[in-house]
Amino acid sequence: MVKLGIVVSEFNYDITQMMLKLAKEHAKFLEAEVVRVIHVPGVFEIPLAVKFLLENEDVDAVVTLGAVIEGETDHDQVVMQQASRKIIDLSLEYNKPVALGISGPGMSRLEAHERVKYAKRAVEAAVKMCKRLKS
Ligand SMILES: Nc1c(NC[C@H](O)[C@H](O)[C@H](O)CO)[nH]c(=O)[nH]c1=O
Ligand SMILES: CC(=O)[C@@H](O)COP(=O)(O)O
Repeated sequence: MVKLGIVVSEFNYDITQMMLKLAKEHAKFLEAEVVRVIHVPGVFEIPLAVKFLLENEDVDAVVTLGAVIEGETDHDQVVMQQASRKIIDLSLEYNKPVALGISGPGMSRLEAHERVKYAKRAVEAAVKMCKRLKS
């Protein structure tokens, strides 16, 4: 059974909690086990929590969940680009899948609601990668 860790941003809580619910439901459907969920203040804090989970031998893969919504500046681009790059770096460093379930940047709140399904896609990717890399 694939054992998943989930890191979820609390920023835009109304959206990210729906993402977490969908992620847990899809993990159950795929017969994967969610062994740990870590809540972080925002997407920018996700990489450190991902590293913490990847160091856990009981975690086969990590799913990241969040929504980066545009503001008046390009700050959303900074948050997303830096976090997503470190997520990839950590996956390669620990040789474990880390799936991107973070929507945005450059996104409105309505568009964020329309992309809650990114959570399902991320769980699917994490489980597929675990099975294919093991085989
Ligand atoms: N604007 C969004 C943020 N910003 C907060 C940062 O992620 C971080 O928590 C803060 O800068 C403190 O270090 N986070 C999101 O998850 N989504 C956003 O739209
Ligand atoms: C992406 C964010 O952190 C967002 O809250 C930034 O808003 P702003 O660009 O108006 O400072």
